[in-house]
Order: sequence, then C-alpha cells, then structure tokens
Amino acid sequence: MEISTVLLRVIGSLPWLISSLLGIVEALWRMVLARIRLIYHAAKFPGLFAWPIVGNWLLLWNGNTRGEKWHSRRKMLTPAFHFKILDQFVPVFNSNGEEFIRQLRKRADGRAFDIWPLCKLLTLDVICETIMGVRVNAQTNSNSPYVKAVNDISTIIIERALRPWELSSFIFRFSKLGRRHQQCLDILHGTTDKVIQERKAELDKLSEGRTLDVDELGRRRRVAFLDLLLLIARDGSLSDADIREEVDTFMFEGHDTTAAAISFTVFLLSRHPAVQEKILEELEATFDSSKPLETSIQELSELKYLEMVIKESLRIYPPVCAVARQINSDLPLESSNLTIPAGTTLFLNFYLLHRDPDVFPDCESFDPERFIPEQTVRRNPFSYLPFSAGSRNCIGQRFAMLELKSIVAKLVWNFRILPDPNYDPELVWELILKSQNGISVRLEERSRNKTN
Ligand code: HEM
Repeated sequence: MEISTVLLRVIGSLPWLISSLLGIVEALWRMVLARIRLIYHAAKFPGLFAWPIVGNWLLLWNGNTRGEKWHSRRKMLTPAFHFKILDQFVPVFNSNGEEFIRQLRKRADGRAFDIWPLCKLLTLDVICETIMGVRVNAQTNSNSPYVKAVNDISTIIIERALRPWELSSFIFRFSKLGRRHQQCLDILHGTTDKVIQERKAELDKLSEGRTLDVDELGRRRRVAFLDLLLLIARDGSLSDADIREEVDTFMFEGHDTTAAAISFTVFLLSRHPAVQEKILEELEATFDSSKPLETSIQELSELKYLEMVIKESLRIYPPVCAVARQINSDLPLESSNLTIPAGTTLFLNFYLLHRDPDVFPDCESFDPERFIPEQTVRRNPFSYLPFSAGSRNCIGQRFAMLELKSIVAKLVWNFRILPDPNYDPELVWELILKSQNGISVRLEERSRNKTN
C-alpha cells in the first residue's frame, strides 16, 4: 500500500479517533469530579486517614453486590428462627451445656486456666446439632479433622488478609496457606454435602401425613435448620450448592460469636462476685436447688437479671465489634448540614459506639443495671447495637440470647467464678473481637454439686 493511501486512511479516521479520545477524557473527568466531591464531603467527617487513590481500601475491601440474592434468601430463612423452632433448640443448649459443665469440672481446682477453647468447642457442638442436625462431639473429641478444619479456616482467613500478595487467588492456590485452606474446605464441604444428602434422603422417605419431627418408627426427632432449608428447596428455589452456602454461613456466624460472648461474660463475672450472687438468687427463685439445671424456653425468657448481665457484657465486649456498609445514594444527615456521598464505605464501630460517655457514663465499668427497662427506654435504640440494626441485622439474635442465657445460667449454678489476679485480656479484632491471650479464670465448684 502506498504511503499516501495510508495517510489518507489515517486522516479519514481522525474524527472517530478524536471523538473516542474525548469520550474517554470526559469519562475520566467525571470520575475525577465524583472522587473530588467524595473527598470534599468525607473530609468534613472525623475519621481514619485515607491514602490518595486507595483511600481506606487497604483496611477494608468489600465486594460489590446490590443485595438481590441476600434479600430473597433472608426472606426465605426468617421463618426458621420462629419461636417454635427455637423451642426445639433449647434441649440442645441443655445437653451440650451439661457436657460443658462436665469438662469444666475437671478444671475446677481453683487454678487459673483459659476457658476460651472450651467455649469454642461447646458452641461448635451446639451449632452443628441445631443447624445440621449432627453431633460432632467437639467437646469430647477436639482432635477430629472436622473440628481442626473449623478452627484452622478462621486463622487462615486472618493470615491471608495480612499477606496482600496472597489476595490473588492464583498465587494463594499454590501457597502453603492456600493448600491448607483447600484441605480445610474439602473437609468442611465434604461433611456438609454428606449431611445434606442424608437429610434429603430422609425427607424423601417422609410418608403422607408424617411430619418432620417424627422418625419412621414414630419416635420424636429434632428438626434441624437444614431440614427447613431442604423443605424450602423442594420447589427448586435452592440448589444443593445454595443450601450448603447457607448452612456454612450459619455455622460460621453462629459459633465463634457466641463463644466470644460466653467467655467475655465469664471474665466479667470473675471480677464481679456480687453479680454472680444476684444471678444465682434469680435462678434459685425459679429452679429446684437440689437438681441439675434444666431450662425451658419459657423459663429462660423469665430470667431478666441474667439478660441484663449478658446485655452489659455484649456492650463492653461486642463480639461483632464493627460492620461496613456501602452508601448507594447521597445521604444527607438531618442533624447537620453534612452529606455522606454515594459510593462511600461506612465503617460502623460498635465497640466505640458502646463507649459513648454521654450515653453510658463511666463506660468502662460493668454495670448490668444500665439495662433495667427504665434506663433502656430513655436511650436511643441505635446507641446499643451488638446485633446491628436494620434489615441486615443478626438473624440469629434470639437464638444467641437463649444459648447465652442457658450456658451462663449453668455456669453460675455449678461454679463460683474467680478472677486470675495475673491476667488482663489483650483485645484483638480478628473476624470477631477476641482476647489474644485467651480468657483466664479460676473455678470453684459450688457445694450443691459436692453433696450430689
Ligand atoms: C452473641 C452472638 C452473636 C452476635 C454478637 C452476632 C452479631 C451479628 C451482627 C452484628 C450481624 C450483622 C453483621 C453485618 O451487619 O454485617 C450478624 C449477622 C448475622 N448473624 Fe449473628 N451474631 C451472633 C450470633 C449468631 C447466631 C447464633 C447465628 C445463627 C444461628 C447468627 C447468624 C447470623 C447471620 C446468618 C447473619 C447475617 C444476616 C444477614 O446478612 O441477613 N448470629 N450477627
């Protein structure tokens, strides 16, 4: 081709090239303007330091989903937390709680020990039995591959977040951490898949007129959360993979959080013997002192002082101490002339919220009386958010409160909880708020057990 022809072609496509270039420049300009606007508004708020370009991205990375999947799933799952279903779970709290007490009895010699790992095993037992309907016996068999995989995967997630180069799935897959991650997933998914297939087969065998809570021999059978999911899935709205996803979410949201809440409550009680005595008084007014403590859902809801203690513990040590939210449209704040611009990621810190001295004077001190009804009604409901608020709040909060009450009641019923004078918790925020040096307490058995 001659040079003149090439030149003519180039000149001919110039208008197209220039308009494309202008289009790109305009798009970039709009992005820059939007960014400047965001920075302009955001700068008026007190907050974390933001780096140029990446902002707070290094602290927080959130995938962008508009929430349609979440919305339809949440609607499906809400009935699974109905009072009648929770009622069936209370015996699971009781039986696993009894095993917890048996394990603790071995440590009740007045010497300090770390109660955190035992709390984790307990809540894993509870969540596996209520959500999947299987007993993993974590408390008596803490070395099982399943229990180890559950523990390891949380640590791996944290370690990976601290190694930015391993955020790439490709690099991660070939790293040592990534390989262990895959091993854990294989064990966890393998177990969930097996349970799903077994429960599905049982469901298929349900004859006309038989209900889920009765087995083929007519014996009472406990309905697990998974059974409800399988029933919902019969109209084709959930695949096996979807079901596994939901089961996994509940398994992970529902056990570390409760373990943290139980262990922090035990720590606070170890420093407040008078509070323990008040809990005991309340229990002794309701239950027969000569028997092991066995609670029903009705009795648990009547333990008002115990509830105040747990609420105060969740105030000081909220296991989910922060959440993030992305703002989809400009949000003017009524109380000021500030606007939070669309595209901002808000980081809501419940740990600090619960320490607002205007709302909770002397905020570091443990005082369950803050939760007497007269005090609670005076406060803005958004000033205390251990389970978050709004449509994405904790779906399992009633489950959690019942479990916490059941376990803490058993603990105080059986033991005097004593402080470890050489210990103070060192708080860290990993996936949840926890203490990196464990939760050290001492236990002494109450005399009612010694005479039994
Ligand atoms: C003391 C124990 C617990 C605490 C403090 C807690 C706290 C929270 C918080 C703050 C959220 C909101 C997270 C966010 O906004 O990003 C949440 C969500 C959630 N929690 Fe809990 N939780 C606890 C126990 C449980 C239990 C026992 C279960 C299940 C049995 C559970 C299941 C869930 C689920 C599935 C979600 C996600 C809800 C959704 O996005 O629709 N949680 N939890």
